[in-house]
Amino acid sequence: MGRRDGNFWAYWLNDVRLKAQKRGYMTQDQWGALQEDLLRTIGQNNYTTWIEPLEFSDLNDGVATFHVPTNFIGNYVSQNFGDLILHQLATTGEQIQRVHFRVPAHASAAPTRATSNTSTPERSSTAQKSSGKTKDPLPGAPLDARFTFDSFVVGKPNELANAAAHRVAEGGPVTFNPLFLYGGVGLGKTHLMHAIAWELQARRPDLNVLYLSAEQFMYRFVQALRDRKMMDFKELFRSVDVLMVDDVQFIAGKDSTQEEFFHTFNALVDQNKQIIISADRAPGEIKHLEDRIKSRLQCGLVVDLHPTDYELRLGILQSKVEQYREQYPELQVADGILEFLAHRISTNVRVLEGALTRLFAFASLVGREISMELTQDCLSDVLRASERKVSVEEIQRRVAEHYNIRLSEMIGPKRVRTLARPRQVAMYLCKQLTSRSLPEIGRRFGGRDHTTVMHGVKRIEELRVQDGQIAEDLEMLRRALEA
Ligand SMILES: Nc1ncnc2c1ncn2[C@@H]1O[C@H](COP(=O)(O)OP(=O)(O)OP(=O)(O)O)[C@@H](O)[C@H]1O
Repeated sequence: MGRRDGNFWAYWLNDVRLKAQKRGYMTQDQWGALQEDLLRTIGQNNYTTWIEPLEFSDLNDGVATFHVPTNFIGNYVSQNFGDLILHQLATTGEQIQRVHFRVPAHASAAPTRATSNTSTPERSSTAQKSSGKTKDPLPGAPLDARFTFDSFVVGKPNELANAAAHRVAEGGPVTFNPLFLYGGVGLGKTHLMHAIAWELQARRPDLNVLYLSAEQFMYRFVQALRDRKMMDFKELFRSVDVLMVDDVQFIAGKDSTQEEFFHTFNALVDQNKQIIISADRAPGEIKHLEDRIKSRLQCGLVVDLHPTDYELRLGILQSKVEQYREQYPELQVADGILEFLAHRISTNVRVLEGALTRLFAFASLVGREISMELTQDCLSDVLRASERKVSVEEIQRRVAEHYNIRLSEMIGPKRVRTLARPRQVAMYLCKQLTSRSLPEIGRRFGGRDHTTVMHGVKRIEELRVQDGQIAEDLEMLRRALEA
C-alpha cells in the first residue's frame, strides 16, 4: 500500500474514531473505502459472503470491533480474514492490536440479511416463511448460500448422513422423526442442515421450514418469557412444518429451555411434522440432557458423520480449488500440494478450508504459484498445530506388527521383498506423519542413505494408486497411528 493510501487510512481512522466515540458507528462511505480494498484482495465471492455483512462498531483501546449477524460469520471472518483486516488497519500507523467480531445484542431479533453468492439461486436468508399470523415474526438463522448438496463432497465417512439428509430434503411423507445428525467439530453437520433447508425451499415452497441453532431457540424462549409472549412463541413454533435445530447439546443443563424444547418437540411429532436435529455427540452421550429428551431424540434415525479420511479431505480440497479457480483464474497450484494438505491437516474440514482460503489469498497477494515452499511459509502455524506427535519408532513398531515381521528386521540390512516392502511403507509413513527429514529417517532405518528413503517413499506413492491392498494397509496404519 502506498504512502498516499497510508495517509488516507490514518485520516479515515481518526475520523472514524471521533465519530465512533461520538455516535458508536461510522459512515457507509468510510467503511466503503476499506471494503473496496478488501474486495480487490479477496475476490467477489468471499467479499459478498463475509465482508459485506460486517458493520463497523467502534475503535477502543487498540481493539476495532465489528458487528456481525451471526457467530458463525464472526468466527469465520476472524479465522480467515482477521489477519488481513488487521493488517490493512495497521498500515495506517494506528495502534490497533486486535479486531473483534461480535453479534450485537439486538441481532437475533432483527431481520437477517442474505449472504447469497453467485453460485446459488437468490433466496431468502431465512428458512422460515413468514406465517403472517403475528406482528413479531420469528426469524430463523440465515442460511449460508454455499452450504448446498451440490457443494457437499460425499465419501465413506459421511455417505449415510448424506443419504438420510437427501431423503428428508425430498419433503415426502415423514418416515423417520427426528433425523438426528451428529459428529465432531467441523465435519459438515451445519452444511447438511442448510442443504436440507435450501432443497426443501426449492421443492416444497408450501412448507414452513424453520432452521435455527439451539442457542437461538433459547434466546427466543427467554425473550418471549421476558416480554410475556409465551403464547406467541408456542404458536409460532408449533406452526412450522419442518423444524431444524442445530447444536442441540447447547440446551443441556438449561432446565426451562429443555422443558420448552421437549413440549415443542412433542407437539410437532404429534402433528407428524419433520424435525431435524444436530449435535456434537450421540443423544445418549449428551450430559445434563433430560432422559426423556434423550429417548425422544433416539426415536427416529440417528446417523453420525465420521471423522474424514484422506480421500474425503482430498475430494473436498479439489472441489474448493475448482471454486477458487473462478475467483483466481491466474493462480496455479503445484502438483502434490492438495495431497500434502489432505495428509497433514486431518483435524477438521473447517481448518482445511481455512488453510486453503489463506493460501489462495496469500498467493494472489504476492502473485506467485502455490508451491510447496509458499504453502509451508504461509501455513506454518496451521501445519505446526496439526503436526502429529508420532515418532519414527512408533511407526516402525506398528508397521512391523502389521506385516508380522520383527523390528530388528525392519531396520536390518536384508533386502528380500517380504522385509523391504514393509520397510518402505514405514519410511513413507515417517515422511507423511513426522517432520523428520529424509536423512534423519534414513539414519533411523539402520543408517540408510537419504536416496534410499526417497526411493522407498516414491515406490509406495506409486503403489498406493496401483495396489488396493497397499492403499488399505496405509489407511489402516495411519488411523491406528493417529488414534
Ligand atoms: N463433506 C463436505 N464437503 C464440503 N464441505 C464440507 C464438508 N464437510 C464439511 N465441509 C465444510 O467445512 C466447514 C465446517 O462444516 P460445518 O460448519 O457444517 O461443521 P459442523 O459439523 O456443523 O461443525 P460444528 O460442530 O463446529 O458446528 C464448512 O465450511 C463446510 O462447508
